[in-house]
Amino acid sequence: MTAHSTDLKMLLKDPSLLETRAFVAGEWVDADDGRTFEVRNPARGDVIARVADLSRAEVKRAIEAAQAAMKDWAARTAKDRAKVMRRWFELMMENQDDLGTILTAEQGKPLPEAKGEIAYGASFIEWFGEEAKRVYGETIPGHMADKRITVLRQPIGVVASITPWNFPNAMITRKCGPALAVGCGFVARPAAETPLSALALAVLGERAGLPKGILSVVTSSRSSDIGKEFCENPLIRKLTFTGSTEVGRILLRQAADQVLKCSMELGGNAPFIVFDDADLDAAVEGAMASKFRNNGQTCVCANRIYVQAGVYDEFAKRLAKAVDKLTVGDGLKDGTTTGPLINADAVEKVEEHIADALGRGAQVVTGGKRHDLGGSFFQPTVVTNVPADAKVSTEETFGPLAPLFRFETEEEVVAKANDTIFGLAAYFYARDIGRITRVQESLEYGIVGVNTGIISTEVAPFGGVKQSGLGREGSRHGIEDYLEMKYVCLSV
Ligand SMILES: NC(=O)C1=CN([C@@H]2O[C@H](COP(=O)(O)OP(=O)(O)OC[C@H]3O[C@@H](n4cnc5c(N)ncnc54)[C@H](OP(=O)(O)O)[C@@H]3O)[C@@H](O)[C@H]2O)C=CC1
Ligand SMILES: O=C(O)[C@H](O)CS(=O)(=O)O
Repeated sequence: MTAHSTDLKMLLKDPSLLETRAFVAGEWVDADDGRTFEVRNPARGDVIARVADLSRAEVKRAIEAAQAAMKDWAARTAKDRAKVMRRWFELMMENQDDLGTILTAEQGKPLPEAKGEIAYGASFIEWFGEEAKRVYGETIPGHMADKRITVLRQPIGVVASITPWNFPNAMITRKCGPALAVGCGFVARPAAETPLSALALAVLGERAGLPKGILSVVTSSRSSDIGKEFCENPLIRKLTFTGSTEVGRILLRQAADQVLKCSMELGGNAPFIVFDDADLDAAVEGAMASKFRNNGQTCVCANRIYVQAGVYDEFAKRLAKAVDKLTVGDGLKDGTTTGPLINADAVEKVEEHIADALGRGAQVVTGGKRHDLGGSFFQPTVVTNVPADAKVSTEETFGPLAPLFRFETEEEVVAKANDTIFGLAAYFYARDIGRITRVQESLEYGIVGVNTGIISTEVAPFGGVKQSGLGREGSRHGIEDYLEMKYVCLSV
């Protein structure tokens, strides 16, 4: 199967899930001025849809509608909101195949991986529908005989969301799940590269019973304009962003004017450390999962692979052998394990990092070039003997490049792993319990995978330290960002 502009609908069991209008205030609308922007299939480069290109005026209407809808939605019981969230979860899973096909068509990841993202995305809707029923307040022993102290937990208000193209479903549900479950209004602006998954999510949310106006999906090619509306509109109480640290800084600066509450899931530079006491086959498996998931386009991908000298050559040989088994191709084609990169810029970033490493003395073990398929396809690549001053040491590649660095001691590698402005995810493989305890405590990261390369789940707090972000998503902690605490002092 391939997704050309005329046949994507033909690939769907329910073609009505392929929506190209924006979802504003409970209505499916074109842009006021009729403008649209193109969505392209990264595997072929052809246009698969033309989507409503909204301006700030339409976004303003969406925000006002969310504010109006919140009154009744927040007044409903958590149990009642949970029923709607549960139905939404069920509809996502019932339509997993179609949602996966739409996601692969616009983002490129292999269909099995896209369907996996749908299940991952749906898990946040399920999880937070349940968590909302456990948002407890508290009473505090009064400080004076005639005072009674209570603490209420209430929805923070209208939430604005800006999300990236690499997980077009799950990055939205990881935010709208908790926000809607506790009673907030939600206005989502998906990446221009991948709006179709967000619109399909809204189709199912409407069918599940979300009240008119409580959720809007404002599609636009003008990300900066929409971001400014989110930061400047006084009805917005919370901005939640997932994307690069560079854009996160821009939004934080803009949000400062209104002292707008922000949560930021930003860039990463994950170290992946293999100690000489590691199970090497397990370490290779973990490195493959962490590095090549979504073709290396995740913020938690292994970005630097440190291997202790005693096992360096053997690990490099086994990793290259595993990489050579990857099958690059169209994500909708059976057997594809590795799709295209999102666009030409992404290809150039990978090439830049490879050229820089080779220029500093590294060697290519496998891959290293654009794929014969052309376009934004790239050969999964392993390079060895990468020096510490290579660009890939400090910059996130966001592509299928596995750079191997050699190290001698535990102290040396922990210092190198921590020597970055980022602090999202880190991984290491070892079996000595003393080493595992020391290293997991010493790594300056929000997430540490020990003898595993995959850490993503709705039940755990996902987020980074340093310049990888602010706040946590998922787990019981992930609901806090969408609640305000109110202290009530009653004089009796
Ligand atoms: N910590 C985490 O969980 C994650 C972090 N990331 C990080 O994001 C990067 C890759 O994603 P990528 O999409 O390229 O990141 P970007 O930061 O470029 O874009 C993220 C989103 O922000 C929008 N955007 C860009 N500029 C502005 C602006 N000035 N104002 C408002 N919105 C804006 C983009 O819209 P448009 O694309 O339409 O311009 C997109 O929707 C990597 O650095 C990766 O590590 C990605 C996913 C998860
Ligand atoms: O966009 C990303 O990189 C995701 O946050 C990674 S994960 O949550 O799918 O692991």
